[in-house]
Amino acid sequence: MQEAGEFTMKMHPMWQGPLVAPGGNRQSPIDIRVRKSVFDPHLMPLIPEYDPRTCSQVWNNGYSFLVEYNDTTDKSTLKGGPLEDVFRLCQFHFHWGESNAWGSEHTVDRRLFPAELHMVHWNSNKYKLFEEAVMEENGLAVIGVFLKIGKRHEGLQKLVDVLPAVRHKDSVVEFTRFDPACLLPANIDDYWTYAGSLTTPPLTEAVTWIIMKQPIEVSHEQLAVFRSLLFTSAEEEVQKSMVNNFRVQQPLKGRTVRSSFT
Ligand SMILES: COc1cccc(CN2CCc3cc(OS(N)(=O)=O)c(OC)cc3C2)c1
Ligand SMILES: [Zn+2]
Repeated sequence: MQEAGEFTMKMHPMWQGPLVAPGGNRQSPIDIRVRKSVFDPHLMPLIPEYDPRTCSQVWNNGYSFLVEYNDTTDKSTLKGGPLEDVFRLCQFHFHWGESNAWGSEHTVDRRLFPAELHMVHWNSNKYKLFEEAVMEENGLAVIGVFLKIGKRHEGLQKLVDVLPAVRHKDSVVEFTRFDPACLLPANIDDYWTYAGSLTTPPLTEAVTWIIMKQPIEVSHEQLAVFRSLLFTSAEEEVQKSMVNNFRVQQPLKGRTVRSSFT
């Protein structure tokens, strides 16, 4: 397994941007040093409650593919864990590499995974819209789940099957009745949590990160379909494979990573 920093690779321009947002003291992603994380006995179990009927579409936004949820009501929410409010699911997406040796944004004691799932939620107790919450320090909660190569993930296959329909940037396809809970690992009680930021523009320091200790397994073939997507729109002359769509690790700057387990 490669370690972060041991390789160089061509990166999509947007990830060659500011390594640290100007003045950023809580940027993401980070390396999670297990032995430096602090067990917090007050961390509660996470309570994800998702209604598959709020799933609406899959969209290639030129950085990743986003599975979007109707977030006009509290039908699909996350609460508990380190959270004091109710957070509404708005989308999930992934980050991955050109090879199985790297691709995740977070690492665990420098261990890289081939890909990472992010489930993005916003604080609907305090804000009316995602656009508002994305600018506030308690505005967002993102669940991170590491992907490792193994057996085929039957729940993920329904999503993999529609990806060819969103091969190009700005393409959209209707996608309904998908329960994102099927992408969570069996054990969601063991996680790390820390205060961080979005890892793509607007890079705002609005995120309570909740990183699952247990990865999920997907097949090599399923990840290969992720890599068949393109950063570029159908009109562009030069087509660029959508790979290595992850941000480089950011300085911890004295932050504490808490764990829900010993
Ligand atoms: C709906 O209101 C919006 C306001 C600003 C930006 C956006 C779009 N953005 C939201 C945050 C986000 C966050 C993303 O990644 S991440 N790793 O969660 O920071 C992301 O990865 C492809 C895409 C997006 C899409 C929506
Ligand atoms: Zn992400």
